[in-house]
Amino acid sequence: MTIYFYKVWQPYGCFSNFSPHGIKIQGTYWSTVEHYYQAQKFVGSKDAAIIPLIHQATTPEEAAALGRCSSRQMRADWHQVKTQVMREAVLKKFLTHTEIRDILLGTGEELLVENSPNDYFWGCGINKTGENHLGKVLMSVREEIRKRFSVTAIAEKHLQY
Ligand SMILES: Nc1c(N[C@@H]2O[C@H](COP(=O)(O)O)[C@@H](O)[C@H]2O)[nH]c(=O)[nH]c1=O
Repeated sequence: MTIYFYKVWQPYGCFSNFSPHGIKIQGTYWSTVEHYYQAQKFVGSKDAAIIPLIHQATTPEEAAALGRCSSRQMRADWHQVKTQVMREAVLKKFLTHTEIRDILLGTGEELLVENSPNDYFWGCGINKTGENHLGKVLMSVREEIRKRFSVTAIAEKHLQY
């Protein structure tokens, strides 16, 4: 059964990048994945001064609004790197917060889909034909965490003997 998620207050809301689960990346703490993701759009661009404002935004909605402002110039390579940026942040989120890690692992092999009505890249869009890259990132993170944990469990078992 496909698992759809979108808003934080809906089922599986912890899969949303707007969920209140902070991450620390390269020594900097970000209140949500969305704050981090939006800020990365401007790394090395002439509008990099927006980064601290995104960092300090009081809500992920505010961070997203700042990052989506079309009059600002994003880094030239954004479309090449954005999926990797997102994966790094989402992986960090689920490695940091055990309670939501268990929810992610508990989805087994189900298909995860960001049910965004207007985003055909990260989500599935209103007609469900979108590319669903956030769902794909989450499924890839689920797989990676499972692998990491099984390696740790095997190593711990060996240490017992
Ligand atoms: N969850 C969620 C959204 N979806 C998120 O928006 C981000 C994409 O932003 P951009 O690349 O600027 O279009 C990405 O993190 C995607 O998961 N958007 C919203 O306005 N509200 C929301 O509750």
